[in-house]
Amino acid sequence: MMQLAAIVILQDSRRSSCPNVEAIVHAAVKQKFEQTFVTAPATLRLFFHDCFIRGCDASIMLAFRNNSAEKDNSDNLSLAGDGFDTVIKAKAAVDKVPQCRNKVSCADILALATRDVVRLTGGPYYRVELGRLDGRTSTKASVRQHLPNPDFRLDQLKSLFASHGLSLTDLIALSGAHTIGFSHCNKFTHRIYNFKSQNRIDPTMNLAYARHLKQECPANVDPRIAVDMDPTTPQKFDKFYYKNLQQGKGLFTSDQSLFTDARSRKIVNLFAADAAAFERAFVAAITKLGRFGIKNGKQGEIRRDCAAVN
Ligand code: HEM
Ligand SMILES: [Ca+2]
Repeated sequence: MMQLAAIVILQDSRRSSCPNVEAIVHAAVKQKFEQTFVTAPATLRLFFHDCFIRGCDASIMLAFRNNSAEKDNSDNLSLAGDGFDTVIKAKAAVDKVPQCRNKVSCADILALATRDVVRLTGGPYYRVELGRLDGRTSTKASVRQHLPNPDFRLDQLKSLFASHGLSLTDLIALSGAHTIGFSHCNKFTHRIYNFKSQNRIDPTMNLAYARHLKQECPANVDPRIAVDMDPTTPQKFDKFYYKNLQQGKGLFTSDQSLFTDARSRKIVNLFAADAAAFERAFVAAITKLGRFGIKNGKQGEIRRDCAAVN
């Protein structure tokens, strides 16, 4: 509740000090999105990884010369550069307006840019609370055990999300972010090549989908190759993520287990049937996510350069 109070108090001052912040950020994000689609999934994932570690304070963006920051942890090395670049470009656009210079944190710009990429790919539009400050700390070690692993099953996912105050519905709704974007082959190849089953394929995976993935990711594939996470509508923020799960077309164990496990299947079925129900749940959950670990007062600052402490 304390976090909530802080963000509500701050949000009006932030909007009044730079009244056009939303339009400025949106224009910069849209321009970047028109140059490359990756902008959308990269930014959305960056926000998730930022908020899960030390809260939404842009700690994920800090770069240190000795490679000791969050972004250098192996779990973060696959964050696409276009997400960082989106925030840097939007921040530059905000700071070009004299009234706004050094008034909006990198953390708030990342939250706004995330909302904008969800919208640009066909997802819901929602109000973003503002007033986050940027953190001054970022360590590689703090990432350990704080991000979900694609091999997690429902119990592990549930307990990690619950440790952040997120419900089972929040977990399922936020996983819907995998309706857009890419994954490198090594994140799931064991499900199609080395599973302990007769044909070595995870039995919860659709066979035609497994064959398709084998074609995209042959053995010894170049580690830079990535595949669409939603084989049906990879560039649309829609409910097909859930429809795919019903057909065994979840890319990771973490995705597919949401359908395999009877405790979460009902909600998957609901979201697969009702786009509005998914959108409402996604907005509620990402709003909660955006409140994690809000810094105020001396705990934070408005960074001049998103990659460095002032
Ligand atoms: C529930 C547990 C989750 C797990 C285990 C998980 C795991 C992963 C993995 C392994 C990748 C592929 C990375 C790569 O190889 O490049 C990925 C991509 C992605 N994840 Fe998640 N994720 C989870 C939840 C989330 C949430 C909550 C969000 C956002 C709200 C999210 C957004 C994304 C996006 C947008 C991508 C595509 C990134 C790109 O194309 O650059 N994920 N995730
Ligand atoms: Ca989709």
